[in-house]
Amino acid sequence: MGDYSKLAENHEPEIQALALSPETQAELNTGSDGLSSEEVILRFQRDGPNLLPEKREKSCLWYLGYLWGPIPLMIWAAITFEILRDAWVSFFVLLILQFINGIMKWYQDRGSRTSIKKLKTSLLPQTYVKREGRCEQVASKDLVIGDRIKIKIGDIAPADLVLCEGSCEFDLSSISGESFPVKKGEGQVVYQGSICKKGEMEAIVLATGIRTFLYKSKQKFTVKSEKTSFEKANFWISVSLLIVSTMLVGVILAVVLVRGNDILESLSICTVLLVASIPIAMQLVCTTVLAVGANTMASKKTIVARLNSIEKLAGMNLLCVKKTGMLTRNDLTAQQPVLLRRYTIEDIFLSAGLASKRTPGSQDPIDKCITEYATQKCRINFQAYDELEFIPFDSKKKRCEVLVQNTRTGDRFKCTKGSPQIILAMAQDPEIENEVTKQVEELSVRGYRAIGVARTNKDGKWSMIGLIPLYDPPREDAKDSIEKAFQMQIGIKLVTGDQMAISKETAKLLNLGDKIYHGEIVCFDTTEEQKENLDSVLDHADGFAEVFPEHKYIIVKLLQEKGYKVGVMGSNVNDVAALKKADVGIAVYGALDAAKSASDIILTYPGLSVIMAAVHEARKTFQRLNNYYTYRIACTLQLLLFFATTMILINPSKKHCNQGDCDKVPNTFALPVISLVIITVLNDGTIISIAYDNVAANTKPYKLSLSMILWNSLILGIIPYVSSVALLLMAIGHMDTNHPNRILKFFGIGALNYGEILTMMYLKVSLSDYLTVFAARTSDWFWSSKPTKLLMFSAAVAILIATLLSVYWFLHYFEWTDEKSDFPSMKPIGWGTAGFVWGYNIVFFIFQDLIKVFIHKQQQVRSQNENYYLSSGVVDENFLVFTGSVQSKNSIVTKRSMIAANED
Ligand SMILES: Nc1ncnc2c1ncn2[C@@H]1O[C@H](COP(=O)(O)OP(=O)(O)OP(=O)(O)O)[C@@H](O)[C@H]1O
Repeated sequence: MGDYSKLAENHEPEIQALALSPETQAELNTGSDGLSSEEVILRFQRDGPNLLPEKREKSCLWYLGYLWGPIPLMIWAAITFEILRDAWVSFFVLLILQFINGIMKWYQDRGSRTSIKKLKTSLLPQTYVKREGRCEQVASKDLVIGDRIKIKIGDIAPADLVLCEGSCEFDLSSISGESFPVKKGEGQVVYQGSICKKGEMEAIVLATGIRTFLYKSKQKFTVKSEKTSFEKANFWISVSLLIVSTMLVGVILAVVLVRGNDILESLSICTVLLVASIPIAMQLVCTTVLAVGANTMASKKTIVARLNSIEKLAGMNLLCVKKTGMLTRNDLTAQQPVLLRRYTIEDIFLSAGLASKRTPGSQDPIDKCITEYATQKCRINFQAYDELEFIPFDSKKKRCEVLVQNTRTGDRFKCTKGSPQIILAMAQDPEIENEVTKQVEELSVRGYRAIGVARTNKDGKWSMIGLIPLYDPPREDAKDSIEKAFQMQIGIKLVTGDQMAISKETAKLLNLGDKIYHGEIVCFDTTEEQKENLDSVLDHADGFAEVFPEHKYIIVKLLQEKGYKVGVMGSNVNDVAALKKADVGIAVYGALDAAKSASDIILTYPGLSVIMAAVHEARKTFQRLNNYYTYRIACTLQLLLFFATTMILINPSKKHCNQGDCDKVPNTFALPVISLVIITVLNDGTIISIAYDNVAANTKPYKLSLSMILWNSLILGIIPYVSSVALLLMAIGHMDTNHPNRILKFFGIGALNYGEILTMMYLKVSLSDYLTVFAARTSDWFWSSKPTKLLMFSAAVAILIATLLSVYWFLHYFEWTDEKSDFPSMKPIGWGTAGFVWGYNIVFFIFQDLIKVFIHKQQQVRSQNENYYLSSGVVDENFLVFTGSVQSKNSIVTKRSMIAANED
């Protein structure tokens, strides 16, 4: 294939510079009908799909990777300690823990990889290709060298291309860094990834997949990669817990060793304690939670371009909505036109039809309804005109234009159709200004948007023919969705390129408010006073109409400066800047590839309800993450604090004992390694099921508060910790049959030997660990939201196994090394004591939930004053007039529309 190093050197992408082999050159000589099916198959078989290869791991090695890393290494260390001290039961359980952990990580990782792959697949672009004379849409990955494709405004070059006849402007910023669009024409090369900013033409595929310049020069598309607050939180939580755990465990180890305990056993228990406390799987669990959320959103017609976009969506508190397709159906019907001077209905539909795309598939809804009306109702024959040059619709000009020649008379003239204020400005005819302005207003009151139509006369001067009213009914879901957005504390501002009058009518109709301003108001910010006014307009406005792409960008920027988290909807190449600038760029249904690639969220269905459903799901996803953080930190806290307190401060040998294994009562209270390992194994299942849990979405935009998470975790962790220490103290006192603990005696618990105390504490710690998940998953009472079956099941399994183990503790039958150990082994406690531990746990669980609800209510009262959507300020009418943003009563023409009208 081509020698790209030459291209990179001289930066002059001429095809000659490629030094193509004669065979490749021959393959590029595709005729006007495109390749034949046989050729396509042959070339595809030879070159493979037009994709950049992905790194593939060997599955066996891949799994082994899960048994490696900081935590697996710690487990391997603990396993080694257990071998050295002949503790074979703990050894086997640790080994099982290692493999279960590995399998779970693999399973989670596979799940999130599959979801990400699915997302990527759903984002694969499509291209119009000509094969055997037929134009068809194919996945860009199926393109082969020599394919004749169509490239138009908003498309991203799907492969390296040689351009055919005509010219287009391309944005090469992702390839060469050039910031201004570059005009390219016949015979020139355009690399994969370049964005077509203007025009439409055919091109031949020059290189695909690994043969493209993009791949060879090892460049990648630039992706927004700033860290989200959750990624930062992940990092800080992990690091903080790591530091706290390591320090506490270090202190514990030192104290235990100073007291003369067995080194290996102490090392082993401290290592396992560290394994249980550090949330190394945090990143993985978060990815799984996000991937599950992304999958659910995809099933609800919203594709998330990057997983971290979910966080942005959950935190969005202001949404700039488009009118067409979001608030209205974009299902247009043309109506009886308004004619100026002596023009006829045929004149207006002939010019409008000529200035429209007429090939089915390439038309937008405006072109479609106008050509249908022209051919079906006015019987216009477009064959009588040759199209010499067509300039497609462009939001910067807000119109399209055509140069045609009458095949019979040879007369040449231009036709244009577009926004009425632009067409009126082009006509430069003061006599019709009042009339057109009045008609546009009247049509909008009746619910019609107007399209202006003009043609050139013999002198080449533009003459406005009239207005075509288009009926675009509001979407059924629009009103409810707006209402829902307000309930979800998301401010809605209409930001539309459409005409002011109809935008106002639509906004009013949908209860969006009637304070709609011209987009150009935002370009006016010189003096402090004017800035203040502008500030007020921004808060107070229900929308902006007649906006041009640059206005969209400035509106987003100014709103962000005021502290809003702004979502912006876009569909075409001119929206790219605003989409990239927004906190959440949303490509609407049918958006062009350029807009999609600049967005965080891609809608695959029209209407506002889709995005509202996506926000709802995004907030649920973040509630899950919040719950996970809270639960995970609470678990670490209760375990660490319990072990630190009991191992450092409690000396059971000082208590009087006359029951059972008194000679073995140690000077340090520590749960055996095996019990800690079992707690950790069983906890894994509960943790993973949080990713799939049922949660209630927040009624407010999500705002990550680490302090709130830590505070909640502290409450949830401290109560089980205190209750565990209290139970331990009661149990140790109960070793003395002469002076048993009064509370335990009251509940009919007989004197306990030390092995039974260990088991009792194992059950206590396990149960409060597993029960805490039910308190952590809601901010209201634990019964206020039903957990998923998966969560119930995993928690039930963990609880049941812990209970059965405690009642029967059959593992001690295998503990043949019991005699060697300094620490006595656990003993079965029977149903009576287990029942008491259960009751004790339930009482404290309810207490834990009560305190949690109380604290949440306090937090709610405090945050009630936080207003996410401000609506204040008074706008000075003089300011509006002064800035030229209030048009004169007699004309819809504004300063910006004059500029657009005179643009080439
Ligand atoms: N194919 C077309 N031919 C002529 N005029 C068009 C065409 N498409 C759109 N327009 C005009 O441009 C205006 C919309 O401009 P633009 O597409 O830039 O706005 P937008 O922000 O995408 O608008 P919306 O909020 O309605 O989606 C329409 O009101 C219409 O007057």
